[in-house]
Amino acid sequence: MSRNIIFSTIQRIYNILPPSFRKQSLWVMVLLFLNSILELLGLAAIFPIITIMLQENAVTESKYLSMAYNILGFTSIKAFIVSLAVFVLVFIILKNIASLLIIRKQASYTLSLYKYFSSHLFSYYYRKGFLFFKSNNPNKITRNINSIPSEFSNSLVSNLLNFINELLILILIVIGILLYDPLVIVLLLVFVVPIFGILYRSVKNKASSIQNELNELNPKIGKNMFQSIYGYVDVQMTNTELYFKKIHDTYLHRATLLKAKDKVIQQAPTKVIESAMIAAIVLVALYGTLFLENQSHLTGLLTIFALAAYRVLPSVNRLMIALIGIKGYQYTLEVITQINQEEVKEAAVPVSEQIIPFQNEIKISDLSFAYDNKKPVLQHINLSIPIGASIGIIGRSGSGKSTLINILLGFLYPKEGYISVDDTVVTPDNLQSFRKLIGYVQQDVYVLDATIAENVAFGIPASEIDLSKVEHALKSASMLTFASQLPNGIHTRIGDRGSLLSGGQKQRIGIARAIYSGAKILVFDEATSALDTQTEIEITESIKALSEENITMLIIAHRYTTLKYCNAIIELENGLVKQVHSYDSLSEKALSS
Ligand SMILES: Nc1ncnc2c1ncn2[C@@H]1O[C@H](COP(=O)(O)OP(=O)(O)OP(=O)(O)O)[C@@H](O)[C@H]1O
Repeated sequence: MSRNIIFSTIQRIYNILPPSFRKQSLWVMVLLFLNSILELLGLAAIFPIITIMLQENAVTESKYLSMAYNILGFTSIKAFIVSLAVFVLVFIILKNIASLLIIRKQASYTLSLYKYFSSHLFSYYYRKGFLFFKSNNPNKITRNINSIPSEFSNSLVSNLLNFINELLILILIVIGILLYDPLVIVLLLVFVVPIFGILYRSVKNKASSIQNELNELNPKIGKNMFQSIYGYVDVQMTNTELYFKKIHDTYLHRATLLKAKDKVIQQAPTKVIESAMIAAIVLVALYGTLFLENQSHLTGLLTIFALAAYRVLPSVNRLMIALIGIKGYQYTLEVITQINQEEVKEAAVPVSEQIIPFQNEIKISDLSFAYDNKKPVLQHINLSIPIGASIGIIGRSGSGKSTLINILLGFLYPKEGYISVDDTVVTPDNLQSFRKLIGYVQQDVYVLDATIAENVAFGIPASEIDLSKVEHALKSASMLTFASQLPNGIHTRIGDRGSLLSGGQKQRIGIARAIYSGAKILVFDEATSALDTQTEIEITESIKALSEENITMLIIAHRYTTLKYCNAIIELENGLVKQVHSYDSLSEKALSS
């Protein structure tokens, strides 16, 4: 019953472990076993000491103690008892120190497994690409990156180690009892094995279905909370707080029910096995009382049985708990194994250090694209963007503007055609170098909960930020005056998701970020309506300043005025270039239609 799951789990874990961890696992097993032996010895060492202290003639009566007494050359029983007590005390202290060291080794082993897989998954998901992120629940992704590896190492692997360790201990105990009185083992086998089997069969599937459902439920709870917190304003304005709260409560209700069941399943083995042991003692005692004439042997047997049960019970119990854990956390293995297999296929995403020279133009050549539903979104686009030019892109909603930009940024790969910089065609191999040329300012700039300087120098440790470069970037983005007036200047924190900034200010942080990174091409997705007229003028002016700095601009425009300094304006319709306008030939009506 349990054999298959134990062997298959060991096999599957072994397959996904890197070689260094495989070796370590053996060491951890040996240490754990050593620890258990020490624990048993520690327990065993106390009894003779107590016996001797209570009964001095025990030294002379016991074969082993009198042997030790004579070999060690003691002449006084008291001195022998004191020395023995000191010896046991030192042994117990050393055993406990060793035990702590082993616990530390085991913890650092399982935690390093967690670290390894979590870090592995972080890179793996980053490689999954833009469309994957767009279409998958971020809570599930974060759970797969963090909680699954944590549960894998702290619950599955730990339980497996505990299981193997406990099994070895149990075998030792059983051998001990077997040597003492084989009949006790027969009694134990008759009562424990069937109970263990029935119990395991009845809870194993429940345990795993509970854990599987909790694993599905947790990202949903996260998603609903995330949506209602970040959508606070919309939730309030649409009066839908109760709707989100109800979903939250329904999920919580289910999760608490499952967790309560899980607790019962965790505790059930202790209670059932304990009851079985007592039932065994009572049944045998009753049998003796009712049917046997001479009960003295039976009383002795029952005492030993009770003592054996007392030793075996916790061990069997831990074995069962570990087994339930192994079954319950199988899903972590599913996730990690699947990811590991896929990763082998996808591992070869090369990072090129090649620097792409850009002196003449960016060219979009005969570019076509369709999403998975195959409906063409861009068809045979041809465009030349000379260095230093500012090009506007307009078109109705759904005409393909964002898709074109996402291809240009390398988030989507064209089905046909290509993008080139001077004579270099952009491919997945040189994408990293190409991106070094580009700065992207989104409609809703992603702002870190950090200072203005850290936001401008995005992803650079605070101590390594070039502050004069930050100031230059802020100046070019018409943001320096505002920033210098803040209490801590450019070192002022701007709140979670830039809550202390206006929409326009966030966009200018985005522009400054692109300038700081040394971008030669700025792709600017103009905010639709968040900006007031004054801010809009300022942004348009910073766009002008940037084009004067010879920065090539590509602007997805929703407003007429933003296009004022554009050299050409491309109008997209149904994925085709419908027309190329100049600013003067374009009326505000054409843009808004
Ligand atoms: N991930 C996707 N999967 C399938 N179809 C998509 C996906 N993203 C966009 N589309 C479709 O591609 C077409 C072009 O969308 P795109 O976002 O490029 O338009 P847009 O011009 O940027 O629109 P807007 O101005 O509203 O942002 C639309 O028909 C859209 O439904």
